[in-house]
Order: sequence, then structure tokens, then C-alpha cells
Amino acid sequence: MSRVPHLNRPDGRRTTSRPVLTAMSTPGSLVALAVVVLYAVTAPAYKVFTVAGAVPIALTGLGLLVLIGWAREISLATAGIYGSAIYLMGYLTRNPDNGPGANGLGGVDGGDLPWVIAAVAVIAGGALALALVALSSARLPGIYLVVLTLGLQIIIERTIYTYGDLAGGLSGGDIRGNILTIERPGFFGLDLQGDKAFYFFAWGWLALALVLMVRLRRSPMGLAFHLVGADRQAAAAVGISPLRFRVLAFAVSGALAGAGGIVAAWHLESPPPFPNLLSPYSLVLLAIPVLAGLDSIAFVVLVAVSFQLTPVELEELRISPFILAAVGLLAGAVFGSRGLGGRAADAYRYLLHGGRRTRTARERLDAAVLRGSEGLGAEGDEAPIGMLTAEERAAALAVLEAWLPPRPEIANAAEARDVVVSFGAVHALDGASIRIPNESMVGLLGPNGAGKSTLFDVISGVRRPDQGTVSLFGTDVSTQPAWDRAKLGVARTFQTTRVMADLSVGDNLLAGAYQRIGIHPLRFLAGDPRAAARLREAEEAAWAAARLLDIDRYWNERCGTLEFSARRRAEIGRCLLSGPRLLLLDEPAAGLDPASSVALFSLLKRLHADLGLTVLLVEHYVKAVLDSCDLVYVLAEGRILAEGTPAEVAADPEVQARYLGTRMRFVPKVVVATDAAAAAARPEDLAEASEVSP
Ligand SMILES: Nc1ncnc2c1ncn2[C@@H]1O[C@H](COP(=O)(O)OP(=O)(O)OP(=O)(O)O)[C@@H](O)[C@H]1O
Repeated sequence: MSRVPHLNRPDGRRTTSRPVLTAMSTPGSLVALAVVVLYAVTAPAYKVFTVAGAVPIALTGLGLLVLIGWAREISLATAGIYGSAIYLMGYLTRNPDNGPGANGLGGVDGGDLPWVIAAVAVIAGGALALALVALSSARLPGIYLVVLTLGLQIIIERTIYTYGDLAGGLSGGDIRGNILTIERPGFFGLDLQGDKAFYFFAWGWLALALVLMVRLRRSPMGLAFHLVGADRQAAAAVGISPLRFRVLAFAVSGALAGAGGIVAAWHLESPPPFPNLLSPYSLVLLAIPVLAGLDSIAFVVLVAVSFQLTPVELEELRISPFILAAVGLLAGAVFGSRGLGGRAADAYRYLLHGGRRTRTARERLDAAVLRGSEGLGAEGDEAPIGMLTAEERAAALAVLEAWLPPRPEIANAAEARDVVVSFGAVHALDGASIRIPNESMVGLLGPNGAGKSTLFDVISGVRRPDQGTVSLFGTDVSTQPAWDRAKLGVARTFQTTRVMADLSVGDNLLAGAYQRIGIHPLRFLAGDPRAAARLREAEEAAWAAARLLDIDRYWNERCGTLEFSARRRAEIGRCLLSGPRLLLLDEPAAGLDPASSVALFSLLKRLHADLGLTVLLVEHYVKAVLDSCDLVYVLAEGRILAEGTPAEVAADPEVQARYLGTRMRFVPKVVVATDAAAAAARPEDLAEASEVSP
């Protein structure tokens, strides 16, 4: 891919992704490192030993952060995977010199494997166990998966925990399970027997996991997890396979629970009694990311440390981990999905702005437009912020054009033939056929229940038709899932706006770039500079799209806090980042006030014209469709009622009678460039716009 010009952000920062090592050397990371080191130097050995015990919990908590926080799935088998890892690590590395049956229960010698091999096996085993569970319920709703993980936990309790040589057996002679002694490993000649030396070794594991987690979160995969968690259909629409990421999230969680168990085995030097690792302990671990916040890596570590220290420091209060879990889960529910980390970020921001939320002039303008134009005079005196100069627009377009795949030279971008879809007795589509010429803007009109959204679903792959075929850019995709169709250059929006409310506009846009980035995820984890460079290109394309869609000023704002039309544009931006040549827009103006609708259509027309995008839009805002489109279809009762140019369709007597009625008067209109211009549009434009919107 050719180099694209850099676009600078208004705050002077370039839209570059910082390499992870830079991120790790930020003041916060340095302070954390200093605290960890100073603690080891100053605290007594027994306290250092206690704090090292937070590392296994933090590792497991990080895995659950990916699973619960990012992918929004739940596992109740975490205690089982964690506990199994402890026992297996002890067993696999056990030295036969201790003699068979050294545990007093008879049995085998142990694996005597080098610790590295045993650790890899245990981590892989944890990943595999949970991945298989996720795979086995691929087509079932999430609740079945929760039940399956509970089943796995019980199976572990009744097998691994009952195996005498590993855990002492549920009814074994040594009910406390303290049967194995687990040797701490040798590490490049270092003696880790001392608690302080081991403390650094354990934190080294955590540091490695944190580096990988930060890289994962910053990579396209991190955002793909989030998008799958927020909305599977929206993820599929930009080329992300929800199943793949669901399985991956479970695998990552299993791997990190395995890693946690390994460090716990070394830390304790003999396994804890198995009753501590039964299913309720899964809730303790689950409470960590819930309380920390579902996207807060740093707070997972903080909460893990506090969960480890509190019962020890406040021993006289008899605070058990289970009480902490209950408090953590309740507090997490009160704080909401952003948890303590989100609250801390809000407080930091509050302090920074002295309690005042600074509003840009443009935000005030938006608010005035939403209120119905009063007050525009005063605000309108300012320069129209957000309106790009010709040079800025050209620069943004050049970046986005470079990001998109080459323009296909083909007559039709898409074709759906004789599509039939029935929901029981309801024939949503009854032999509908449409053709979307390449680089055209096509409108799909029709009364409520005509089958428009169903046809959209069929073209984008969300729904398989009972009969009929779909081809995209000359390829028959009738049997392909939505994410594979997205790879051919199709993206879609939905009737109700689907954005990730807790993530920033920038993240929302970048989430669309997953498949277009096209670099193997492991390269991001390994810190490959080519992967970082490609991510930078994606960021620049996202920034360019944000500028063109006039949402650049919200780049760092959470999408959930934005007004409706900005959220809708963020959804369109996410589609643009997936590299579409065909954009399917399902009622983009639904719910917008007239001024915002006019502005949105003007933006869409410009994107279509400037980027050569093919657009199919379903819309009830008839006038805008007739003004904007080259070709219009009218659908009624699942069949195509009319097709042709806007003038032909508007003049069709049957269309007039069955859909448009007599209110509609077709007068092509001038294009309005931006929201600001829309706000200043002639009142009669807006009046007409509202008149024809049912
Ligand atoms: N999942 C479903 N289950 C049952 N019936 C459905 C389902 N989805 C759509 N339908 C029915 O199929 C018909 C077509 O629905 P569809 O949503 O495609 O229409 P539409 O033209 O998009 O309507 P609107 O303009 O109101 O969005 C309607 O009668 C609807 O009730």
C-alpha cells in the first residue's frame, strides 16, 4: 500500500498509534514499576510473599477481562481451569526422585518435565478446554454457553480434583489436598527460592501478560472482540467472524487462567486445598474485571492486588474472598460496565476541566439545531466549524481513497434474483429482484412491512433466503456468511444505530478496519513494526473518515454520549473503514430531525461522488431518495412494484396510488454541504423534508 499523507489532529497530535513500548514507558507505567520495586525492597518478606500471590489472580482476571469485558461472554469454569493448572503443573514437573507414592496415596511418579514444556502444555490445555466448549455451542445463545462452562467446572471437580495423585481426591486420605510439593523453577541461574526473588519473577510474568494485553487491545483484534461483544451482526457486517472471536475470547481466558495457575503453583509450593477452587471461586475471579471495569487493564491488576491483600490485612474482620466477590459484583453493577476504571477516568477528566465540561462552539451549534434552530443567529456568527476547506477535504479524501480497495471494473456491484423469504405465513419477500449498478446510488422505497430490511439482510448475508441468489461484484455469494461478503467489499448499517457506546468515536471507526488491515494478529502481539505501520494507516484513514463525516471533534468522546446524528455518522464511518465498494444503508435518516437528515444526505452524496462508492439505501425520507439516487426501486408486499429513474418512479401511477400518495411533489434540490450549512438551509427545504417523511 502506498504511503498516505499524514493528517494532523487539531490538538496537534498526529493520528499515530503509539508502539506498546512507548505506552509502557508513560508516566503511569513508570510509577507502577517504581511502586512494585520499592515495595519489594522495603516491605518484610512475608508481605512480599502475600503480594506476589496477587499475580496469579491478576493473570486470571486479565483473561476474564477479554472474555467478559471485551467479548461479553461468561465462563463459570475459571476456578476449574485455574485449579487444574496448579495441580497439573505440580504433577508434570514432579521429580520422580521423590519416589512413587510419595504423596502417601500411592500412584505415579509425576511427569518430570522441564518447567517450560509443562507450562506451555498447561497454558495450551486451558485454552483448548475453553475453546472446545465455545465451539461446541457455536450456534446456541450465550446462556447455553454459561451452562456448558458450569458443566466443565463440575467435570473438572469430579475428575482432576478427585484424582489422588494430583489433588488428594475428593475423599482421599489427605482431604486438604496438600500432597504435592512444587519446586520453583530455575531461571537463567537465578535462585527463586527466596520470596523476594520469586516476587520479581512473578511480576515479570504479569508484565509480559500486560504487554501482550495492551498490544492485543490496541491491535485490530482488541476492537474486533469489543465489536463482537457489542453486536455480532454489526461485527459480521464489517468482516469479523463472531464465532471465531467468541472461541478466541474463551481460548485467551483459558490460557491466562492456566498461566495464573502455573504462577500460583510456584508461589504456594504446594497446591491449595481443592475446596478453595470449587465453582464459587469462579465468581471471585469473575468479580475482578466486573469491579475493575470491562475495558480497564490497569484496574484489573489493582483490584487483584486488593482482593489478595484485603483478607490478610483486615484479618480480624474475617473478610473472605467470597465476601469481596459479592461486594465487587454489586459495586460493579452499580458502577456500570466501565467500573472503577471508568469512574477514575471520569474523575480525572473532571479534575482536569475543573468540573466544567468544555463545549466547543460546534457542539453548541449542534444543540441549537436540535432545539429547532432558535439561537442560531448568535452561534452562526462564528466561522462554520467542522466545514472543511477544499484542501482539507481533498487531503482527507486522498487518505480514504488510498485505504479503500481498488474500484472494481464491473457492470453491477450487486444483484439479487428471485429472492423469497417467508416467516411462517408472512411472505416478507416474494420473488424480488434488484440490480445495483456499480458506482451508482440506488434507493429502495416502500411502505412499512414491504420487505426492504429483509432484502437488505439477504444481500448483506445476515439472512439466507428460502429461494433466490445473490451475487456481489460478479461472485455468487448466496451461501456465504456476512463476514465473508464483507471481505468482498460490502458494508452495511442497521435500522437502529449500532455503535459501541462505551468506546470512543476513534475506536468505533477503527473497529471497522479489522479485515482491511489484513495483517496476521500474531504480528501485532510480536510487535512487528509492519503491523504497527499498517495500524497507523488505519488510524489515518479513520481520522480522514471522521473529518469527512464531521465527527472528528468527537474523536476521543465515548459514542454513547453523542447526539443521535453523530452516532449514526460514526456507524457509517465504521463501515467506511472496512473498505467497502458497496455501502448498504438501512434508513440512515430515521430518527433524525429534518436539518440533520438534509445534512446526512448531502454527506452521503459527496462520499458517493468523491469516492465512487456504490450505495444502496432504504429510506422513508422519499424526497431525499428521489433527489439523490440514480435508480430507484419500490417494494410492496415483497415484490418490486416499480423501478427506474427517480422521475419515472415518482410519475408511476401505481407507485403514486400505493405508496407516495398525492402529497409528494418531485423537485430536484441543491445539495447542502454540512451540518452547519444544513442549519442554514432554507426553511422550505426542511419543511418539504419533514412533509414527505412518514
Ligand atoms: N424475524 C421476523 N420474524 C417474523 N416476521 C418478520 C421478521 N422480520 C420481518 N418480518 C415480517 O416480514 C415483513 C417484512 O419486514 P421488513 O422489516 O423487511 O419490512 P420493511 O419494509 O423493512 O419495513 P419497515 O419499513 O417498517 O422497516 C413484515 O411483515 C415483518 O413483520
